[in-house]
Amino acid sequence: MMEAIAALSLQSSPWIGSERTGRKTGGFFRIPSGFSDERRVKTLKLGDSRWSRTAVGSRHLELKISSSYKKSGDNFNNSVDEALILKRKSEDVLPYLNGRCIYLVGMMGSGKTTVGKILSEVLGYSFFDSDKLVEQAVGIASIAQIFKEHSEAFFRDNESKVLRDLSSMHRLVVATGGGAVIRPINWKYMKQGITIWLDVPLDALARRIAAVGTDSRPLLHQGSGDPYKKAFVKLTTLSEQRGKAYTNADARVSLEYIAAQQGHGDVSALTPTAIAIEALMKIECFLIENAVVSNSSHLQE
Ligand SMILES: Nc1ncnc2c1ncn2[C@@H]1O[C@H](COP(=O)(O)OP(=O)(O)O)[C@@H](O)[C@H]1O
Ligand SMILES: O=C(O)C1=C[C@@H](OP(=O)(O)O)[C@@H](O)[C@H](O)C1
Repeated sequence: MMEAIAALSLQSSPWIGSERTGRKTGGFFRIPSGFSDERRVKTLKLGDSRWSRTAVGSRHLELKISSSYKKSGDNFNNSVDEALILKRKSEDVLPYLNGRCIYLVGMMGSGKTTVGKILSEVLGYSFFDSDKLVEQAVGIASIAQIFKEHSEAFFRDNESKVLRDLSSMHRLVVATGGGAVIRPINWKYMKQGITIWLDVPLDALARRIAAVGTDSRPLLHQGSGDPYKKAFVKLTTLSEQRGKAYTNADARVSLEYIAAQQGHGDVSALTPTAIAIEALMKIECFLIENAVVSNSSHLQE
C-alpha cells in the first residue's frame, strides 16, 4: 500500500490552465460566506496574530482581485483571473493547513478527482484517488472488475484500509469514492485531515455521468435505457441513502450557491477552477473557526 502511494505520487497532476472558458463572471469572489467582519473582529480580539494578519490581508486581496475580475471583458482574462485568485487563495490558506490532508467527499461525478487535482497542484500537495489505491492494493485493474470478481463489501473493506493508511500521512489531497462516507470508521480516518463535501445537483451529476458512460462506476452500470435517466434514478436513491452522511464533512461546497452568486442559472457554467477557489475559501473559514474555538477554550481554561 505504501509503495503504491509512493509510486502514484510520482505521477503528475495536471489541470491548471486547461479549464474550459466562456462563462460570465459575476464577481462572487468576495469575502467567503460566513466570514463576516464580526467574526474577523472576534478573531482579532482573541489575539492570534497569525490569524489577524491573514484575515485582514486576504480580505484586501479578495476585494482587489474581485474588482479586476468583474471588469474582465473576455474569456481569456476570466480564465487568467480565476487562476490568479486560485493561486492567491492557496497562498493564504497553505501556512495554516500545517500539512493537514484534504479529503474530498461527494457523490459519483461530483468532481472530486477534477477539483482535487487542481487543489493538489496549487497547494503543492500530492494527489491520490482512493479508488486507484484500492485497485493497486488488490491487484485488479478496475473498480468494476473488483465488484465483479469479489463484491461491494470486499471493495468497501479495502477502501477502509486505504483510508486508514492515508490517515497517517500529510500534504495530500484525496479524492474519495462516493460511498466512502457510509462507514463511520472512514470518518475517523478522514477527520485526521479536513473533509470537504462537493454538493452537486443530481441532474448535473447525471448529465456528467451520461456523457462519460458508466463503465467505471459499477453501481450505475445496471439495466438498459436512456443513460441520463438511468443515472438520475440510481443517483437519487443513493443520495437519499447517503445525504446525511455527507453532512459530516467539515465544509460544504455547494455548486448551486456558487452559480447563484456568479449569476448563472445552471451549475454547468462553473469551471473546476471556480469550484476549487470556493473549496479553498471554505477551508479558510473552517480553519479560522477552529482557531477561534481553540483560542476560546484556552481562554476558558
Ligand atoms: N465543473 C465541472 N464542469 C463540467 N464537468 C465536470 C466538472 N467537474 C468534473 N466534470 C466532469 O465530470 C466527470 C466526473 O468528474 P470526476 O472529477 O471524475 O468526479 P468524481 O471523482 O467525483 O467521481 C468527469 O468527466 C469530469 O470531466
Ligand atoms: O458512490 C459509490 O459507492 C462509488 C463511487 C465510485 O467512486 P467515484 O465517486 O470516484 O465515482 C467508486 O468508489 C465505486 O464505484 C463506488
